[in-house]
Amino acid sequence: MEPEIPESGDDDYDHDQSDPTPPPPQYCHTVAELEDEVNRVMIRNCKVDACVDLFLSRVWSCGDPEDKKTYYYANWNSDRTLQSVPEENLEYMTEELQRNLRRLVPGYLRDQNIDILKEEKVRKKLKQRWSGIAQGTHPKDRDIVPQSLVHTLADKQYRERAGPQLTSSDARDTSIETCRQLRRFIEGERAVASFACGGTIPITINTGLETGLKIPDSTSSPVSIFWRKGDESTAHKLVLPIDTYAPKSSTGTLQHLVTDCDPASFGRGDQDVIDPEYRKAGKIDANHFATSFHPADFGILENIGQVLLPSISSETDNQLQFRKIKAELYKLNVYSGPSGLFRKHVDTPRAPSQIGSLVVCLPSEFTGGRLTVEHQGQKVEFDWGENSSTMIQWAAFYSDCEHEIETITQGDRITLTYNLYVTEPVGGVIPSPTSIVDPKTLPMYGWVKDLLGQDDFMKEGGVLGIFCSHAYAHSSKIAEFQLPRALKGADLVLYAVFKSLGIDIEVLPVLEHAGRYITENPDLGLEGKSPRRRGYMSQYNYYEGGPLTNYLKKGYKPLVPDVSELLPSPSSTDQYEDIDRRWKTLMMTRQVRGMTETLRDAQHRNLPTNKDSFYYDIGAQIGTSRRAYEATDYGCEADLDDVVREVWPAYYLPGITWVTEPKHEQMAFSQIAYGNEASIGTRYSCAAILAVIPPSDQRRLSLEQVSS
Ligand SMILES: O=C(O)CCC(=O)C(=O)O
Ligand SMILES: [Fe+2]
Repeated sequence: MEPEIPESGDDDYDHDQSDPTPPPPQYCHTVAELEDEVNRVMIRNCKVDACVDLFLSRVWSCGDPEDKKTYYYANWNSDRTLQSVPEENLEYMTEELQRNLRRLVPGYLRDQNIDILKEEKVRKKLKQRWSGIAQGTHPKDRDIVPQSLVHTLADKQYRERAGPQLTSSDARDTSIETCRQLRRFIEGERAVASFACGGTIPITINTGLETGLKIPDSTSSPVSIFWRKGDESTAHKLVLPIDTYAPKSSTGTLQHLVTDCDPASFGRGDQDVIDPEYRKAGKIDANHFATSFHPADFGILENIGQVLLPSISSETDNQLQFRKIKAELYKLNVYSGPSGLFRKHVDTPRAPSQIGSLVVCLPSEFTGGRLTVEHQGQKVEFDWGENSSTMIQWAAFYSDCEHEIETITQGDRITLTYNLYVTEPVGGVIPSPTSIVDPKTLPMYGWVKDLLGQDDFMKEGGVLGIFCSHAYAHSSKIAEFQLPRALKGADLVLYAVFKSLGIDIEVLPVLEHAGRYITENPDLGLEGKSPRRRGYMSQYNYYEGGPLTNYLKKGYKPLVPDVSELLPSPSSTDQYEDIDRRWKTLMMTRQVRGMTETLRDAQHRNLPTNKDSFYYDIGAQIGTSRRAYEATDYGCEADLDDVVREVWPAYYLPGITWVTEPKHEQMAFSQIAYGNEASIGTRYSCAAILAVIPPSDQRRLSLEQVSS
């Protein structure tokens, strides 16, 4: 028999030592087994804890209010603490506990007839869970995190833990592409999210006395126009909308205005030309007319400023407070049926500080005449025909947007056009973001609506996380009031659009941990870290030899994972009573220490791992409210991680789909420690917009309601 000759491939391997791939180590368990075991233990523990928590919350509510204030009461002592519960209540509560445990964790209790409160493992649990219950009764502040957000993420995580991931890679690719596009809209050079906006102001006929005080208002009285033709010395007056009983407001007066107009020209090259094929309209120049309408009366200019200004200038300019938009009346135009129109064009800027145009359509009946505005492939339409006789309707857009007016088929479309400039700051009030601007007029509206209508986008529901693009005082005393009112640019647009589509949305602070806010995501190009601290932070703090490695490498059982739980205690017993929600929430907000690191380590050693394991997501710490910065000396020598629970109540929330990078961090809190060496440690936070996307079948219903 001939000796075997190694094949050339083996030969090559011997010589090529440049990238040696060591064989994976032989462990007692596979990584998949580790994940399964951790999931099994977590599910079981959380179910037990949810049952015990409900029992304890009932014990707490039976307690004497005076006792509860004392330190000793916060320390569990089975005999003493349970004495405060009336006997018949205790009997009912114990039965309930037993019933819940038997239902959720079959096999946990041994015998039917045993007094479960005497069982050692139950006693241990009661003691362990008591301090959390006692803490929850003095919550630091209002919890504004929508429960829908917590539930959506908890359900999502449960699905991922309970079964292998069902998401096909196709579905994942489309959602990555969607998130990339969303990121481009928000962060693109001159954000596509905010190139145009618009709104409506209904006309009310005031019969009572006018007050002198004009605060930004959302309705208008009829609008007067005064004009003169050529050198005439007297002015004519028209009141809109038409009311046939009022002489200044008749069809005849309207016709007079139309015939007094000159043909409107437009810029072609450096010439002003009149070409009815391209623009068929009448005009009156600003020095020949006056009107009772002024956009400043309605807060329109502030709103335009909030949407359009932020993305046209640098962040430093954006931090200038009270920067304002000034509107200069430019023309009155009339486009009349059956053939008035203005084809696609870009307006000629009148000064370097001009940033855009405002068109105000006065109440006068017409059909057709839709205005479309385009910018980087995105299109917004303003179709004013339908409400033309009862409303003032307006649109504002950047100077460099292409726009056109389709043919007016009937009636007269009478508009005032204004040039918009940025001016020096003077100060003023900021109306709330969605009161004047109509979200339907925002460029993102159609895109987001289509997205929510797609079945394969977040099919089972999820949460979109978008760090705010602009800086706000989110950790100051005014934060609670200021946000979302003071949102600007893309932030305002996203907030307004999602909200108007019936989506639960909130602006909340996200806490960093060693400079990291969220898991990095190379697919989206997200680093997830603070720009301030890039470079000197380590991602790994994993203890070789912990319960996870001992299970994986040495096969030690039972596996008792080391967990930390970041979940503010419920403010009412109801939330404890919904046990099935409660245990899933407990599970989500519990972090298994060292799990991410163990998986990364295994991956590094070429052991087979599930690349999509949700354990790679390090989650985010979301504050329960927008609270002011505070320095504390809680616990004197306490570690920063340990004081979070006390000074900065938060949720640990994995599974959020983050779309943008953390920005504009501010100090969240500081802990002054007086040890041998006095020190001060500070944790930072960034503001983020969190949108709860319901599962696609539920979305369809709410979208239908919005459209009708
Ligand atoms: O009336 C409009 O909707 C737009 C008018 C316009 O584009 C212009 O005057 O340049
Ligand atoms: Fe124009």
